[in-house]
Amino acid sequence: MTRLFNDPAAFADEALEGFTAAHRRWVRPVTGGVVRATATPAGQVAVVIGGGSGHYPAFSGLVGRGLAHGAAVGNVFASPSARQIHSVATAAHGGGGVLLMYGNYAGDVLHFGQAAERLAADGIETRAFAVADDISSAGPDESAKRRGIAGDLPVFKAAAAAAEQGLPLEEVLRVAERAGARTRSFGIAFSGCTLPGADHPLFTVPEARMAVGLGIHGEPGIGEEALPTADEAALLLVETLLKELPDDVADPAGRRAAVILNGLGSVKYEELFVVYRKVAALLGDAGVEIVDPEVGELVTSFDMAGISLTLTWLDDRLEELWRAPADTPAYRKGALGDPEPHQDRAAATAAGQDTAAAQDTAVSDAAASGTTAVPVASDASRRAAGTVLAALDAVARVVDAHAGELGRIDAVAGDGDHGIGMRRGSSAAHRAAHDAHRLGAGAGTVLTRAADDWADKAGGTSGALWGTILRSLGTSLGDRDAPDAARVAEGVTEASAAVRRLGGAEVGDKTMVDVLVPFADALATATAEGLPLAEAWDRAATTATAAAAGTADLLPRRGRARPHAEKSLGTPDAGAHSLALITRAVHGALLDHH
Ligand SMILES: Nc1ncnc2c1ncn2[C@@H]1O[C@H](COP(=O)(O)OP(=O)(O)O)[C@@H](O)[C@H]1O
Ligand SMILES: O=C(COP(=O)(O)O)[C@@H](O)CO
Repeated sequence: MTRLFNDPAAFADEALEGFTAAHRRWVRPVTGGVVRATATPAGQVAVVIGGGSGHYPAFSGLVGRGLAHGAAVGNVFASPSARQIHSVATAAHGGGGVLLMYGNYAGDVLHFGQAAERLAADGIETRAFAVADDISSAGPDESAKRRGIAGDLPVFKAAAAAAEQGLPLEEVLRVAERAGARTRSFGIAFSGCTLPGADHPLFTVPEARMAVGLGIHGEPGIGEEALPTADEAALLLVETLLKELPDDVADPAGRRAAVILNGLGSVKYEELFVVYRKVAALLGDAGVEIVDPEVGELVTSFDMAGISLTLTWLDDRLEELWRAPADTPAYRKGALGDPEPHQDRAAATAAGQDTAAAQDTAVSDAAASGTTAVPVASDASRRAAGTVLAALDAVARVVDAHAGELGRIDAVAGDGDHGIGMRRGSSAAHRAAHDAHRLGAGAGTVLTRAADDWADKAGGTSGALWGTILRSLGTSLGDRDAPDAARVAEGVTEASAAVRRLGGAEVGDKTMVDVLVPFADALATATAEGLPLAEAWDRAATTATAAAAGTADLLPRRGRARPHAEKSLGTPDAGAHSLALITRAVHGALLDHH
């Protein structure tokens, strides 16, 4: 149970505020997250990590010398937005390029990917690497689909230590790849976490049972077994990982490994030590030499009761990097020597960065308060912008009314945050649209401003996808002509194509694409028949509602729900359902505006 919070929607921001207040020796706040209190040494690759809140010390607690140069901090269980990541990476950049590192989750992959493109467009050489260590989330033949759990730490650390040694970006990336390929994790859970403001956990495990194969977002396990003793738990974790050796480790005997026994949030350190005692013995029996083990909370999931074991199979180079010193709020090791090797330059750069951060904040504040000038628009487009605003108001209202239901659907096989994310995104989009409309924006600009704020404030998979939908529509409608029904249908078709390009999902994968594609097709057909927009939209919204219901019969092939495919049978996809609700609500707004 998360007991101490104010407004649940402000939890992640308030936690970050307190964290930075408590750790000024290591970090300073910038828009979107934190960077080291000391400047990145000139020419050094900046390792910028990030992910959702609720996993402390991942990710902000791992910022400091010897580890990350910055962390982008998203909302509870939602990836940070591309704008946040871009801002943190810009502040952390020391002239040597940026390596973005994160867990392999759909939302993170989308937002970090977009941030990488924006950084590259700014002339900052950028690479991205997703950690995928959780062997329970996909089989060895699909290892690229695995999600990142406590293996984040050794992989981040290897890359960051290589950066600290002054290696160039491509080589730091290669180190990350090698550490990633040699890191495996597996976990068990006894109860799910309860998000701030929620009154029940994301999943429960029956008394005297345990879930096998945990996730760090309250995803239920992939199997269930009788509650083990500590020694039996250790045996299960060790045996499972020893069956999953990397390709170039034929036999564990004589090998050296970094070992992490991670607590997910509410398992006592003493319990962890009891388990670790047996883990160490079993690895010893198998001939594995343990190097600098860590026993404690390194990647958590609020108050989840669970543990995971991570092994990184070391070679000489990886061992040197694993043993290298680090000094961060939550992870310290060895001695770093002179704490401020570039004190004067660092101070000057930090001051410059503070100014940049202040300007950055001012720009986003200006955008947020609606004072940024809008491009010139025709009268017809400005009138259409009124309809767009009414539609976005209807979207925010319907999402707000159904947020609880969307969260419950998402919790069946996902992380339960779909309602929260959609609410944050749609309300921010409506505010941005309102401000742009007040300044006389055309329909296209109202939509693109709404798109940016949806993606920025929601983060997560749906934030990136809804940002893309609104941006595509905005680009299609533009600020010049009055958008007729055919133009709107074209915009929706373009949005559907853009979502498939970005997320890679196709019809049948059990995602919002299962609704977006038939909706776009039905709208195109109805407008081609000459129906006016509201009537055409009505027909397409009916198609969308049926398509969303139909996703209940599908097995997920993408995203968070995929490892829990069977559990999700009989429940529609959360993103498909929210899209159908939205299309119906927009129809109401179209009717009112005609
Ligand atoms: N690759 C993808 N392409 C299109 N839609 C996707 C994809 N992956 C997930 N989704 C949609 O996103 C929804 C989840 O959104 P959200 O709650 O933001 O996810 P998360 O918490 O996993 O980031 C899913 O229900 C699904 O409809
Ligand atoms: O908390 C996380 C959420 O990922 P999404 O895909 O946005 O749900 C993740 O950032 C942890 O690494």
